Amino acid sequence: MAPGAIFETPNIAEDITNHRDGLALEATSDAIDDVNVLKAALKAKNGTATSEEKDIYAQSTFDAEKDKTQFRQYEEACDRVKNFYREQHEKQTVAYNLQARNAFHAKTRAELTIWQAMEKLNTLIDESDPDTSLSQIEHLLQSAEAIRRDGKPRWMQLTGLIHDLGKLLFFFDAQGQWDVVGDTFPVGCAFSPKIIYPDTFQQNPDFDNVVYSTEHGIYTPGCGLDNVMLSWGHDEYLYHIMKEQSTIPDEGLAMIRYHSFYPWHTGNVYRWMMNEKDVKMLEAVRAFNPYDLYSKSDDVPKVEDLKEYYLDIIDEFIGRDKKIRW
Ligand SMILES: O[C@H]1[C@H](O)[C@@H](O)[C@H](O)[C@@H](O)[C@H]1O
Ligand SMILES: [Fe+2]
Ligand SMILES: [Fe+2]
Repeated sequence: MAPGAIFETPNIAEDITNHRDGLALEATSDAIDDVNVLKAALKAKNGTATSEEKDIYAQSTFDAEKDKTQFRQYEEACDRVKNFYREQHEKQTVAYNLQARNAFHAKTRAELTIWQAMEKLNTLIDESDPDTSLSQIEHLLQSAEAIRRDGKPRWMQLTGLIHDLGKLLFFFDAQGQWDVVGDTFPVGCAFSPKIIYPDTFQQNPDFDNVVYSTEHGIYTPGCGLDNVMLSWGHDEYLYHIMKEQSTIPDEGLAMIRYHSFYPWHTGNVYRWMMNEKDVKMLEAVRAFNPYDLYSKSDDVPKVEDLKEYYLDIIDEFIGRDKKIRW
Protein backbone atom coordinates (compact mmCIF):
# COMPACT_ATOMS: atom_id res chain seq x y z
CA MET A 1 0.00 0.00 0.00
CA ALA A 2 1.77 3.06 -1.23
CA PRO A 3 1.43 6.12 0.98
CA GLY A 4 0.88 8.29 -2.10
CA ALA A 5 -0.88 11.61 -2.22
CA ILE A 6 -4.27 10.06 -2.66
CA PHE A 7 -6.41 13.16 -2.54
CA GLU A 8 -4.45 14.84 -5.28
CA THR A 9 -5.65 12.45 -7.96
CA PRO A 10 -8.97 12.83 -9.78
CA ASN A 11 -9.97 9.30 -8.87
CA ILE A 12 -10.78 10.14 -5.33
CA ALA A 13 -13.84 8.01 -4.73
CA GLU A 14 -11.87 4.92 -5.63
CA ASP A 15 -8.83 6.07 -3.72
CA ILE A 16 -10.68 6.64 -0.53
CA THR A 17 -12.08 3.12 -0.66
CA ASN A 18 -8.59 1.72 -1.20
CA HIS A 19 -7.28 3.94 1.51
CA ARG A 20 -9.86 2.68 3.99
CA ASP A 21 -9.49 -0.96 3.08
CA GLY A 22 -5.75 -0.70 2.79
CA LEU A 23 -4.79 1.57 5.62
CA ALA A 24 -7.25 2.28 8.35
CA LEU A 25 -8.80 -1.14 8.54
CA GLU A 26 -5.50 -2.96 8.36
CA ALA A 27 -3.26 -3.06 11.33
CA THR A 28 -0.57 -0.94 12.78
CA SER A 29 2.62 -2.85 11.90
CA ASP A 30 2.14 -1.99 8.25
CA ALA A 31 1.44 1.56 9.22
CA ILE A 32 4.70 1.73 11.15
CA ASP A 33 6.57 0.38 8.09
CA ASP A 34 4.95 3.08 6.02
CA VAL A 35 5.99 5.79 8.41
CA ASN A 36 9.58 4.54 8.32
CA VAL A 37 9.62 4.49 4.51
CA LEU A 38 8.22 7.98 4.48
CA LYS A 39 10.75 9.20 7.02
CA ALA A 40 13.61 7.94 4.89
CA ALA A 41 12.19 9.49 1.75
CA LEU A 42 11.55 12.80 3.43
CA LYS A 43 15.02 13.11 4.89
CA ALA A 44 16.10 13.87 1.36
CA LYS A 45 13.45 16.51 0.83
CA ASN A 46 11.89 18.43 3.66
CA GLY A 47 10.91 21.45 1.66
CA THR A 48 12.22 23.51 -1.21
CA ALA A 49 13.11 26.84 0.40
CA THR A 50 16.84 27.42 0.18
CA SER A 51 18.96 27.44 3.33
CA GLU A 52 19.59 31.21 3.34
CA GLU A 53 15.83 31.60 3.58
CA LYS A 54 15.50 29.76 6.87
CA ASP A 55 15.11 33.14 8.56
CA ILE A 56 11.40 32.73 7.89
CA TYR A 57 11.33 30.91 11.22
CA ALA A 58 12.86 33.69 13.30
CA GLN A 59 10.26 35.32 15.51
CA SER A 60 9.13 38.58 14.02
CA THR A 61 9.11 41.91 15.78
CA PHE A 62 5.75 42.35 14.15
CA ASP A 63 4.33 39.38 16.05
CA ALA A 64 5.76 40.48 19.38
CA GLU A 65 4.25 43.96 19.18
CA LYS A 66 0.61 42.97 18.66
CA ASP A 67 -2.13 42.85 21.27
CA LYS A 68 -3.49 39.41 20.49
CA THR A 69 -6.56 39.70 22.65
CA GLN A 70 -8.33 41.76 20.01
CA PHE A 71 -8.39 38.98 17.40
CA ARG A 72 -10.47 35.83 16.89
CA GLN A 73 -12.90 36.46 19.73
CA TYR A 74 -15.57 34.05 18.51
CA GLU A 75 -17.67 33.99 21.66
CA GLU A 76 -18.33 37.69 21.26
CA ALA A 77 -18.68 37.50 17.47
CA CYS A 78 -21.81 38.73 15.70
CA ASP A 79 -24.57 36.43 14.41
CA ARG A 80 -23.22 36.62 10.87
CA VAL A 81 -20.08 34.74 12.00
CA LYS A 82 -21.96 32.27 14.21
CA ASN A 83 -24.48 31.44 11.49
CA PHE A 84 -21.69 31.00 8.99
CA TYR A 85 -19.96 28.36 11.12
CA ARG A 86 -23.19 26.58 12.01
CA GLU A 87 -23.85 26.07 8.29
CA GLN A 88 -20.24 25.14 7.49
CA HIS A 89 -20.02 22.58 10.27
CA GLU A 90 -23.28 20.95 9.23
CA LYS A 91 -22.39 20.69 5.55
CA GLN A 92 -18.68 19.79 5.32
CA THR A 93 -19.04 16.01 5.06
CA VAL A 94 -16.80 13.36 3.50
CA ALA A 95 -19.33 12.96 0.68
CA TYR A 96 -19.33 16.68 -0.05
CA ASN A 97 -15.52 16.83 0.02
CA LEU A 98 -15.13 13.98 -2.45
CA GLN A 99 -17.57 15.60 -4.81
CA ALA A 100 -15.94 19.04 -4.52
CA ARG A 101 -12.52 17.58 -5.38
CA ASN A 102 -13.91 15.73 -8.39
CA ALA A 103 -15.59 18.91 -9.60
CA PHE A 104 -12.35 20.84 -9.13
CA HIS A 105 -10.33 18.43 -11.28
CA ALA A 106 -13.00 18.23 -13.96
CA LYS A 107 -12.63 21.68 -15.53
CA THR A 108 -11.02 25.13 -15.68
CA ARG A 109 -13.37 27.79 -14.31
CA ALA A 110 -11.65 30.94 -15.56
CA GLU A 111 -8.36 32.24 -16.93
CA LEU A 112 -7.08 35.32 -15.13
CA THR A 113 -3.70 36.80 -14.21
CA ILE A 114 -2.91 37.09 -10.50
CA TRP A 115 -3.64 40.81 -10.51
CA GLN A 116 -6.94 40.35 -12.32
CA ALA A 117 -7.86 37.70 -9.76
CA MET A 118 -7.10 40.11 -6.91
CA GLU A 119 -9.34 42.73 -8.45
CA LYS A 120 -12.16 40.27 -9.04
CA LEU A 121 -11.97 39.02 -5.47
CA ASN A 122 -12.30 42.49 -4.09
CA THR A 123 -16.11 42.48 -4.08
CA LEU A 124 -16.31 39.57 -1.63
CA ILE A 125 -17.16 40.31 2.01
CA ASP A 126 -16.00 37.36 4.09
CA GLU A 127 -18.84 36.30 6.44
CA SER A 128 -16.58 34.17 8.63
CA ASP A 129 -14.15 36.89 9.63
CA PRO A 130 -14.81 38.74 12.88
CA ASP A 131 -11.70 40.93 12.52
CA THR A 132 -11.66 42.92 9.34
CA SER A 133 -13.82 45.46 7.63
CA LEU A 134 -11.31 45.97 4.83
CA SER A 135 -11.59 44.58 1.34
CA GLN A 136 -9.80 41.40 0.29
CA ILE A 137 -7.18 43.22 -1.80
CA GLU A 138 -6.35 45.41 1.19
CA HIS A 139 -6.01 42.36 3.43
CA LEU A 140 -3.70 40.67 0.92
CA LEU A 141 -1.51 43.75 0.62
CA GLN A 142 -1.45 44.24 4.40
CA SER A 143 -0.22 40.67 4.89
CA ALA A 144 2.41 40.98 2.14
CA GLU A 145 3.63 44.37 3.40
CA ALA A 146 4.02 43.09 6.96
CA ILE A 147 6.12 40.18 5.66
CA ARG A 148 8.18 42.54 3.52
CA ARG A 149 8.80 44.98 6.41
CA ASP A 150 10.21 42.07 8.44
CA GLY A 151 12.71 41.29 5.66
CA LYS A 152 11.32 37.86 4.85
CA PRO A 153 12.07 36.21 1.46
CA ARG A 154 10.35 37.34 -1.72
CA TRP A 155 8.44 34.07 -2.17
CA MET A 156 6.96 34.56 1.31
CA GLN A 157 5.90 38.11 0.43
CA LEU A 158 4.21 36.64 -2.62
CA THR A 159 2.55 33.99 -0.49
CA GLY A 160 1.16 36.75 1.73
CA LEU A 161 -0.09 38.57 -1.34
CA ILE A 162 -1.99 35.65 -2.80
CA HIS A 163 -2.83 33.42 0.18
CA ASP A 164 -6.58 34.19 0.11
CA LEU A 165 -7.03 34.30 -3.67
CA GLY A 166 -8.70 30.89 -3.46
CA LYS A 167 -11.77 32.76 -2.24
CA LEU A 168 -12.41 33.33 -5.95
CA LEU A 169 -14.08 29.95 -5.73
CA PHE A 170 -17.09 31.82 -4.40
CA PHE A 171 -17.68 33.23 -7.88
CA PHE A 172 -17.45 29.85 -9.57
CA ASP A 173 -18.58 26.51 -8.16
CA ALA A 174 -19.30 27.28 -4.54
CA GLN A 175 -22.59 26.50 -2.83
CA GLY A 176 -22.25 29.52 -0.57
CA GLN A 177 -19.50 30.91 1.63
CA TRP A 178 -19.47 27.80 3.83
CA ASP A 179 -17.38 25.91 1.24
CA VAL A 180 -15.00 28.82 0.59
CA VAL A 181 -13.96 30.71 3.73
CA GLY A 182 -13.50 30.09 7.46
CA ASP A 183 -11.20 27.83 9.44
CA THR A 184 -10.53 24.31 8.13
CA PHE A 185 -10.50 20.87 9.77
CA PRO A 186 -10.11 17.26 8.59
CA VAL A 187 -13.16 15.30 7.47
CA GLY A 188 -13.35 11.51 7.77
CA CYS A 189 -12.31 11.37 11.43
CA ALA A 190 -13.64 12.79 14.71
CA PHE A 191 -14.08 16.57 14.84
CA SER A 192 -11.82 18.04 17.51
CA PRO A 193 -13.31 20.08 20.37
CA LYS A 194 -10.56 22.61 19.57
CA ILE A 195 -12.38 23.66 16.38
CA ILE A 196 -14.37 26.85 17.01
CA TYR A 197 -18.06 26.26 17.90
CA PRO A 198 -17.50 22.48 18.23
CA ASP A 199 -21.12 21.81 19.29
CA THR A 200 -22.37 22.73 15.83
CA PHE A 201 -20.92 19.48 14.43
CA GLN A 202 -23.73 17.49 16.02
CA GLN A 203 -25.88 18.37 13.02
CA ASN A 204 -23.26 17.06 10.57
CA PRO A 205 -24.32 13.67 9.11
CA ASP A 206 -20.76 12.36 9.64
CA PHE A 207 -20.91 13.14 13.35
CA ASP A 208 -22.20 9.70 14.34
CA ASN A 209 -20.90 7.68 11.40
CA VAL A 210 -19.28 4.48 12.72
CA VAL A 211 -15.96 5.12 11.00
CA TYR A 212 -15.79 8.91 10.70
CA SER A 213 -16.63 9.47 14.35
CA THR A 214 -13.59 7.54 15.60
CA GLU A 215 -10.42 9.41 16.50
CA HIS A 216 -8.47 8.32 13.40
CA GLY A 217 -11.46 7.58 11.17
CA ILE A 218 -10.34 6.70 7.64
CA TYR A 219 -6.69 7.61 8.35
CA THR A 220 -3.66 5.90 9.84
CA PRO A 221 -1.43 7.72 12.34
CA GLY A 222 1.59 9.20 10.57
CA CYS A 223 -0.12 9.10 7.16
CA GLY A 224 0.92 12.71 6.49
CA LEU A 225 -1.29 15.71 5.81
CA ASP A 226 -0.90 15.26 2.05
CA ASN A 227 -3.13 12.23 2.53
CA VAL A 228 -5.76 13.96 4.63
CA MET A 229 -8.91 15.61 3.31
CA LEU A 230 -9.16 19.05 4.87
CA SER A 231 -12.56 20.68 4.61
CA TRP A 232 -12.87 22.07 1.10
CA GLY A 233 -12.41 25.80 0.68
CA HIS A 234 -10.07 28.59 -0.42
CA ASP A 235 -6.87 27.07 1.03
CA GLU A 236 -7.13 23.72 -0.64
CA TYR A 237 -8.28 25.19 -3.95
CA LEU A 238 -5.43 27.71 -4.23
CA TYR A 239 -2.86 25.17 -3.05
CA HIS A 240 -3.66 22.83 -5.94
CA ILE A 241 -3.52 25.67 -8.45
CA MET A 242 -0.22 27.10 -7.20
CA LYS A 243 1.39 23.70 -6.88
CA GLU A 244 0.85 23.19 -10.59
CA GLN A 245 1.25 26.73 -11.90
CA SER A 246 3.97 28.43 -9.83
CA THR A 247 7.48 27.82 -8.52
CA ILE A 248 6.60 28.76 -4.92
CA PRO A 249 8.63 26.47 -2.58
CA ASP A 250 6.96 23.79 -0.46
CA GLU A 251 7.01 26.04 2.61
CA GLY A 252 4.96 28.65 0.75
CA LEU A 253 2.57 26.02 -0.57
CA ALA A 254 2.09 24.79 3.01
CA MET A 255 1.38 28.34 4.18
CA ILE A 256 -1.36 28.47 1.55
CA ARG A 257 -2.81 25.04 2.22
CA TYR A 258 -2.84 25.18 6.02
CA HIS A 259 -3.24 28.84 6.92
CA SER A 260 -6.85 28.31 8.06
CA PHE A 261 -6.13 25.02 9.83
CA TYR A 262 -6.16 26.72 13.24
CA PRO A 263 -6.95 23.55 15.22
CA TRP A 264 -3.59 22.20 13.99
CA HIS A 265 -1.23 25.17 13.79
CA THR A 266 -2.57 26.94 16.87
CA GLY A 267 -4.73 24.39 18.71
CA ASN A 268 -2.05 21.67 18.58
CA VAL A 269 -4.50 18.89 17.77
CA TYR A 270 -4.47 16.32 14.93
CA ARG A 271 -0.74 15.87 15.46
CA TRP A 272 -1.10 12.11 15.07
CA MET A 273 -1.66 12.64 11.32
CA MET A 274 1.74 14.20 10.76
CA ASN A 275 4.77 12.75 9.07
CA GLU A 276 8.27 14.19 9.08
CA LYS A 277 7.64 16.64 6.27
CA ASP A 278 4.66 18.05 8.17
CA VAL A 279 6.86 18.89 11.16
CA LYS A 280 8.82 21.25 8.93
CA MET A 281 5.69 22.58 7.24
CA LEU A 282 4.05 23.32 10.60
CA GLU A 283 6.98 25.54 11.48
CA ALA A 284 6.56 27.41 8.21
CA VAL A 285 2.80 27.83 8.68
CA ARG A 286 3.35 29.16 12.20
CA ALA A 287 5.89 31.65 10.87
CA PHE A 288 3.29 32.88 8.39
CA ASN A 289 0.22 33.05 10.64
CA PRO A 290 0.92 36.34 12.49
CA TYR A 291 1.18 38.22 9.20
CA ASP A 292 -2.22 36.96 8.11
CA LEU A 293 -3.97 37.54 11.41
CA TYR A 294 -2.38 40.54 13.07
CA SER A 295 -1.85 42.68 9.99
CA LYS A 296 -5.61 43.25 9.98
CA SER A 297 -5.19 46.24 12.31
CA ASP A 298 -2.46 47.91 10.23
CA ASP A 299 -2.85 51.02 8.07
CA VAL A 300 -4.79 50.65 4.86
CA PRO A 301 -2.32 50.12 1.99
CA LYS A 302 -2.47 52.16 -1.20
CA VAL A 303 -2.99 49.63 -3.95
CA GLU A 304 -1.64 51.71 -6.86
CA ASP A 305 1.60 52.61 -5.01
CA LEU A 306 2.42 48.95 -4.40
CA LYS A 307 1.32 47.42 -7.67
CA GLU A 308 4.64 47.58 -9.56
CA TYR A 309 6.65 46.16 -6.67
CA TYR A 310 4.37 43.14 -6.38
CA LEU A 311 4.02 42.60 -10.14
CA ASP A 312 7.78 42.06 -10.16
CA ILE A 313 7.56 39.41 -7.46
CA ILE A 314 4.61 37.76 -9.21
CA ASP A 315 6.77 37.66 -12.33
CA GLU A 316 9.53 35.83 -10.52
CA PHE A 317 7.44 32.85 -9.34
CA ILE A 318 4.34 32.85 -11.54
CA GLY A 319 4.49 35.34 -14.42
CA ARG A 320 2.92 38.81 -14.29
CA ASP A 321 0.95 38.35 -17.50
CA LYS A 322 0.42 34.64 -17.18
CA LYS A 323 -3.22 33.63 -17.26
CA ILE A 324 -3.71 31.24 -14.42
CA ARG A 325 -6.18 28.40 -15.00
CA TRP A 326 -8.56 28.83 -12.07
O1 LIG B 1 -12.45 34.06 8.75
C1 LIG B 1 -11.17 33.75 8.34
C2 LIG B 1 -10.96 33.97 6.87
O2 LIG B 1 -11.90 33.33 6.08
C3 LIG B 1 -9.57 33.58 6.46
O3 LIG B 1 -9.30 33.80 5.11
C4 LIG B 1 -9.22 32.20 6.89
O4 LIG B 1 -7.94 31.89 6.44
C5 LIG B 1 -9.36 32.07 8.37
O5 LIG B 1 -8.95 30.85 8.86
C6 LIG B 1 -10.76 32.39 8.79
O6 LIG B 1 -10.90 32.26 10.15
FE1 LIG C 1 -7.65 32.67 4.41
FE1 LIG D 1 -5.97 35.92 5.11
